[in-house]
Amino acid sequence: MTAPLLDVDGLATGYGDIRVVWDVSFQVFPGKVTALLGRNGSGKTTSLRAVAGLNPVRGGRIGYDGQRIDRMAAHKRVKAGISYVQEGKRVFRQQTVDDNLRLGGYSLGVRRSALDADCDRVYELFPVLREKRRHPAGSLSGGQQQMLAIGQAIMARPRLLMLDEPSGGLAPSIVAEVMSRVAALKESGLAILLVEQAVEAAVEVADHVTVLDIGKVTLSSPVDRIDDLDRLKDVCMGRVPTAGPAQDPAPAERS
Ligand SMILES: Nc1ncnc2c1ncn2[C@@H]1O[C@H](COP(=O)(O)OP(=O)(O)OP(=O)(O)O)[C@@H](O)[C@H]1O
Repeated sequence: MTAPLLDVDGLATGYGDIRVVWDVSFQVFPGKVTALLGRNGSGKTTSLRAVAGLNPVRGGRIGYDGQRIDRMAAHKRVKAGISYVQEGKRVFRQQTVDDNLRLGGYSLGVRRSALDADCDRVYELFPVLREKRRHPAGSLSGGQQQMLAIGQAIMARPRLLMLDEPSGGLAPSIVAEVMSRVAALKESGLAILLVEQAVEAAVEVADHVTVLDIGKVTLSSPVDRIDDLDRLKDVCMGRVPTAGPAQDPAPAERS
C-alpha cells in the first residue's frame, strides 16, 4: 500500500486565539490530487496555511513523509518539499516571467545551469510562458499569471504542491486549461492538495474529495464513488444535512 505523503489528522487551527478549524483530516498521496471543497469561510485556506506552517496547530497532527511537522518552521517545510500557491496569483508584476521563475528556485541555492534546466521544464509544461518569458508578469492575462504562480512553485522542486483556488476569477475555458496542467503535474508524480470553489473543475482532476463546513469534515470520498455531482455541490454549499463525516477509504486503500 502506498503511504500518504501528507497525513493531516484531527487538525485544529485558527488565527491567534480564534479557532476556525476544529477537526479536519485528509491525506494526499504521491501522483494523486486531493481536493478540499466547501463554501466560503469553511476553513479550506486556513487548513492549507497550517500545513504550510503559517497558522499554528492547536490540536491534531500534521504528518509529512512519515514525520510530524506540526512545529517545523515554514521555511523548513518549503525546503522539505512543500510548495504553496496562495489564492490570487501572487507574482512579481514588474519582473519578467523568467525572473519570476528564477526567484521561485532561488531558495534551492543551485547553479545557474540547474535553474535554466528547471525553467525549461516549466516552459515545457506552460509553453505560453516561454513565449512571454521577457515580458513583465503584470502584462500577462489572469490565466497566464496563474500558470506563472504555479510555475514559480514548481521551481522549488516540491513533492507536495498546494494550490488555493487556481480557478479563481478565470473564464471556464482557461480554468480547463489550468486544470489540464494540474493533471499533467499529478501524472509526473507530484502529490497535489487542491482547494477549489469550482466543484466540477475539481472533480475532473481530483482522486479524492474532502468537504469542509464550519471547520469540520462533512464528506470524505474517493471521486470514483461520487455518482451525483449535484448532491456533492449541495453538500459543498451546506444544503444537505450530513450524519457526520463519511470516511470512505482513501485512494491507496483501494489499490
Ligand atoms: N486573518 C484572519 N483572522 C481571523 N479570522 C480569519 C482570518 N482569515 C480568515 N479568517 C476566518 O476564518 C474562517 C475560515 O476562513 P478560510 O479563508 O479558511 O475559508 P475558506 O474555506 O478558504 O473560504 P474562501 O473560499 O472564502 O477563501 C472564516 O470565518 C474567516 O473569516
